[in-house]
This record gives sequence, C-alpha cells and structure tokens, in this order.
Amino acid sequence: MDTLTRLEATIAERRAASPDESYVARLNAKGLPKIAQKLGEEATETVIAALSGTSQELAGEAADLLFHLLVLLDARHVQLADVLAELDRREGTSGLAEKAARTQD
Ligand SMILES: N=c1c2ncn([C@@H]3O[C@H](COP(=O)(O)OP(=O)(O)OP(=O)(O)O)[C@@H](O)[C@H]3O)c2ncn1[C@@H]1O[C@H](COP(=O)(O)O)[C@@H](O)[C@H]1O
Repeated sequence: MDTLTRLEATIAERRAASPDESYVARLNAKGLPKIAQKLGEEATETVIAALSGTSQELAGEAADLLFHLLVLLDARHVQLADVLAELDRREGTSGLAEKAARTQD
C-alpha cells in the first residue's frame, strides 16, 4: 500500500477518535468550513515556501497540504481512488485540450 493510501486509512480511523488525542478528530469536530480553511492556509504556506523557502521547507509545506487535502476528502466521503482515477483518465491527454473541454461546459 502506498503512503497516501495508508494515510487515507489512518485519517478515516482517527476521525472517530477523541479530539483530545487526535488532530484529525479535533479538526473534524470543528466542521467542514474549518477543514477547508485549513487547507487554504496550507496552500498559501506552500506557495510562500515555493517562492522564498528552501527545498526542505517546500517539501514540509507540501506534506501539510497533502495531509489536509486528504482530511477534506475524507470529511466529504470522497475516496483518494476516485481522485487518482480522474488523474488516470486525464493521463495522455493534453492539459490544454482538457482546459478547452472545460471552457465549453
Ligand atoms: N500527517 C499528519 C500531519 N501533518 C500535519 N499535521 C498537523 O497539522 C497541523 C498543522 O497545523 P499548523 O502548521 O498550521 O500549526 P498549528 O498551530 O498546529 O495549527 P492549528 O490547527 O492550531 O491552527 C499540526 O498540528 C500538525 O501536527 C498532521 N497531523 C497528523 N498527521 C498524520 O495523521 C495521523 C493521525 O494523527 P492524529 O489524528 O493526531 O492521531 C498521524 O499519525 C500522522 O500520520
């Protein structure tokens, strides 16, 4: 099992833990808007690290970002497999073609 899939399972398990013992449970107890806000903050911190941080700092912020994305997906009951399937579907097609198809929608 890969790292993200293992982490997805851990997050699903920890959601029901005590908020006193689990960061995942504490975040879930605060509700979806807080989880979404946290993801936004981590995205901003990743951007800042990309523009002015070291490679190590960027890797750390990217890890925080991926972790909080998984917490958000879990809270909305969206499976990582569904996200990966969407990326698989796009594989081999031009990103520009994908962009054009979306503009037509
Ligand atoms: N990968 C992570 C992980 N990455 C980041 N974080 C937490 O995410 C938070 C990031 O918040 P910030 O950097 O903004 O700092 P903060 O001051 O704590 O932020 P606030 O939430 O207080 O606003 C920190 O508290 C980190 O500890 C994580 N917490 C948990 N995990 C994984 O989730 C598992 C379950 O964790 P628990 O739910 O705590 O058992 C762990 O075993 C890990 O594998």
